[in-house]
Amino acid sequence: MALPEDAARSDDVNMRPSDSVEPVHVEIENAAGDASTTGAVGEEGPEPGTAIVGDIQQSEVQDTGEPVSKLKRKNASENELTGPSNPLWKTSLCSYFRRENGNCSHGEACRYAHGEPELRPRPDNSWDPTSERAKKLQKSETGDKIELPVDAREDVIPSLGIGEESVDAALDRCLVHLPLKWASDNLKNFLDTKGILYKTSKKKKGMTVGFVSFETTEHATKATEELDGISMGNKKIKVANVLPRSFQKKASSTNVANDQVGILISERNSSAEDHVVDEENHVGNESSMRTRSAREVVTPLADMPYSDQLEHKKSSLSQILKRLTRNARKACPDGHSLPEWILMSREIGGLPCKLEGILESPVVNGYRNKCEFSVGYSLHGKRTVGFMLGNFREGMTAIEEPVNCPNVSRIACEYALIFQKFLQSSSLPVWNRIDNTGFWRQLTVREGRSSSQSVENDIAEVMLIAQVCSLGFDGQVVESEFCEMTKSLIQGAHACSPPLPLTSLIVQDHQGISNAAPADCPPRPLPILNLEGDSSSEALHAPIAARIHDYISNLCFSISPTAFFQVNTLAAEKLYSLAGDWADLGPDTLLFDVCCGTGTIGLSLAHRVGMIVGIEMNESAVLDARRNAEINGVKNCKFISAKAEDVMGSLLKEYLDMPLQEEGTNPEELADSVKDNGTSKGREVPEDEQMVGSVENSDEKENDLNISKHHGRSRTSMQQFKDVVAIVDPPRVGLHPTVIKALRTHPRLRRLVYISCNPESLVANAIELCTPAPEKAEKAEKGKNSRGWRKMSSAGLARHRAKSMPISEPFRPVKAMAVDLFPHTPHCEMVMLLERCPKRKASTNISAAAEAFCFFSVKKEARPQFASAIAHIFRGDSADGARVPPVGHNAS
Ligand SMILES: C[S@@+](CC[C@H](N)C(=O)[O-])C[C@H]1O[C@@H](n2cnc3c(N)ncnc32)[C@H](O)[C@@H]1O
Repeated sequence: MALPEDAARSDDVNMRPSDSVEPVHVEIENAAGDASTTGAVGEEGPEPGTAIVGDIQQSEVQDTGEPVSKLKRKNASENELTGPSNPLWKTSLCSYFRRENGNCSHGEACRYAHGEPELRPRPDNSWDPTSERAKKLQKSETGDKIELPVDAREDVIPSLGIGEESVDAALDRCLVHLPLKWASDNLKNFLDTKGILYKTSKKKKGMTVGFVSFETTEHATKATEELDGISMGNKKIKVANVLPRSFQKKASSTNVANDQVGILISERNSSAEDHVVDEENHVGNESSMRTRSAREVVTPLADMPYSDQLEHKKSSLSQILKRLTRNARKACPDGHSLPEWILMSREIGGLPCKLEGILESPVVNGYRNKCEFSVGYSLHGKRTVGFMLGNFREGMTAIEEPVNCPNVSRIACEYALIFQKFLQSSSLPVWNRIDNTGFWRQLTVREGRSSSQSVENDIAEVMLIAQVCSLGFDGQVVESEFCEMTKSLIQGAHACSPPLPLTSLIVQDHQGISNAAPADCPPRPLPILNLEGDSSSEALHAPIAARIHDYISNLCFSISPTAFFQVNTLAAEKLYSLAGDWADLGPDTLLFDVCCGTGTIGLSLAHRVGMIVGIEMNESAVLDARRNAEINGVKNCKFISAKAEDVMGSLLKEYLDMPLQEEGTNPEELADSVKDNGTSKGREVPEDEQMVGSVENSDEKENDLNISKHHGRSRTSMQQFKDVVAIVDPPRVGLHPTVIKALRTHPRLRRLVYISCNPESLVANAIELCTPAPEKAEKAEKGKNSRGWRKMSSAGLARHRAKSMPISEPFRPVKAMAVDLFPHTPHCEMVMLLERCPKRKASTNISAAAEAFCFFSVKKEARPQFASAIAHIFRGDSADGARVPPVGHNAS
């Protein structure tokens, strides 16, 4: 779920409804971690953080070294200061109040709720997980009934016969607790081996629910008896009835289209009595499982004042950052003294470094320059373009229009509505996420500004990307639909006041099942009519360059359809400038821009460094980066098209380990001399792809070229690159372990600026970068316990990996700062400066010397222990981490 890059990508957003990272309530019942775990909510998805609640609380004590009671008092009084304006005010239950039978010394000033009645919902509309409300909600979510998406109707429709008079939900069953990895075939095989007589069966990978329909009630009843309670792994299969929802019943009786049907699943058996109960529960259940609006799902903080949103994010981030300290402390090898930054963390509340604050977004509303809208059905069965209302894995695929989402721009909103209107009359079906069938999948709206001086709503270019799946559809019908779509979009854009720009229209034929099309899924530009709305074929003109343009730090960036570009351009400018300042650049700096996208960071800092080496795996983004260098006259750069994990080590070696060059050697030649593993994968840019977009004649462009002329700096020699810095800006999952290892173990890389859209992965990567290496690296155990690893938190995995880090100086976190690129959502960018700890360098040398000494004088088995002991004596600390006077010290 991408990232915040994709925070307005409805599928992603909806895959993570609990995305909001709640601050950990620092109430600790006991050190064993069986506390009232109020508020420790991490991120779902690749790095679940929820599982380590107890761990968090336990470590909290270790981090600060303060007694729990003192810690609680301190935090409570901090909270008191903020009072009811604190967005988290009374959103967690007070464990003092609960445990001491209503006695909490903070009285009404306590930031925590004294009992359920006082409890407020959290900013993301969730409740304190220990509260009765949350438990009830959870029960209703996993309990009696599960509301299924409108799209799921297509799974059961063949059996329900909806649209005809023959709706008979009694002939349908849903099976719960099936293995996630099962597809329909596995379910069919299973039913066959059990000798079940059925009509149809459906199961989608990734869901635990499957559907079966039967010819007769006897078959259905018999199957229920046979299957209900069968063990499946450590769970038992439950067989549930499928009940029509109230509006569905109406739909079936009036013989309306299939589109207008949703279903409810009850885990009860279908006696007449139960049906009555189900109907009652249905009402209660629907109200307790209130469907969230698109605004609540996509922009859960929208109803909070912006200043409170910033406070909320800052406090969430500081809680996540503390995990770095805790985990690095845990991962610190036995007998190794704790690094200074961990010892110092006590003075800053357990943070690994100072969190310097949060920079606000210059634009708070309608800031997104890219929105990805899902196509599907609304709760009322209407074809809709917008955002999904819930979690696909929980079965929610209903879509709502984006009209109330404040992060979406006016233009994007208008286009979603225009496209929706077109779809309502299209003869081709919309995409069904349950069985992965249909034609229309998604609409992406990308916007470009006309100059660096443009204000946020001064949009000059709009690129529309309609994602479809043409598999199994007649080519002629498809082409004629594209033609109709083009006309509708152009006429719709023209009818708006003021008319909307439309500079490129693209279709992307994505036949895979994942939401995100692979980067190489070919975009096909369609001819565009002129905006006068003339739909005659003469008015069609050839597709213009399928790209948009935007400006960062006075540089023009040309962006191809699938290339990443930060969605909030003005805030991104702040982010890059902060990263550049912290990187402490100079003419002697060689800057590695890792995961460089279209070259934004490197190119905007090029005038401050000797040379830039950018690494990026999306080939069209690399082509963009090279083109952008050309447009802006930046010469001191090289962009490598490859996965960073494939080339980072060799690039560092080739740039930094090569013998110093003669003064006056051209860095570009040096760059060319680097055997670019990437170029074997990447390719040179063909002439036609190098064509610069329509900015050629603009005055701003002229200015930009003048401004950037000095980027073609005089040539410096490799010898001058005394300073080597990396700025990494990876996707949500963070850096690949191989990249971390390469950066960590290259001694000439002294400074690293980590930009992250996911603080969880930043913390995980920083654990590996900053934890002292063991005297002897453990060998990674391949394959062993891989099941256990899958369940590990990202921080746990990072601790594990840190054990096999070769001896190398660790980095130390120096400072961190958040930059809010995503107002109204829980997401935020974070910048952290990491530097080598000079002391550790000496210490590593001592360790190496001690090892060498032992090699000659001590038996093999005893060497590690001896080496460690000797190193400790020389370093002036004891094996248990306490400082001891160094050998030769006067006091000794
Ligand atoms: C968060 S974006 C940052 C892009 C760029 N720094 C910017 O700000 O515009 C992450 C980029 O990393 C790229 N990427 C993802 N995995 C990668 C990998 N393994 N190696 C190199 N680049 C990768 C993506 O294609 C994307 O362009």
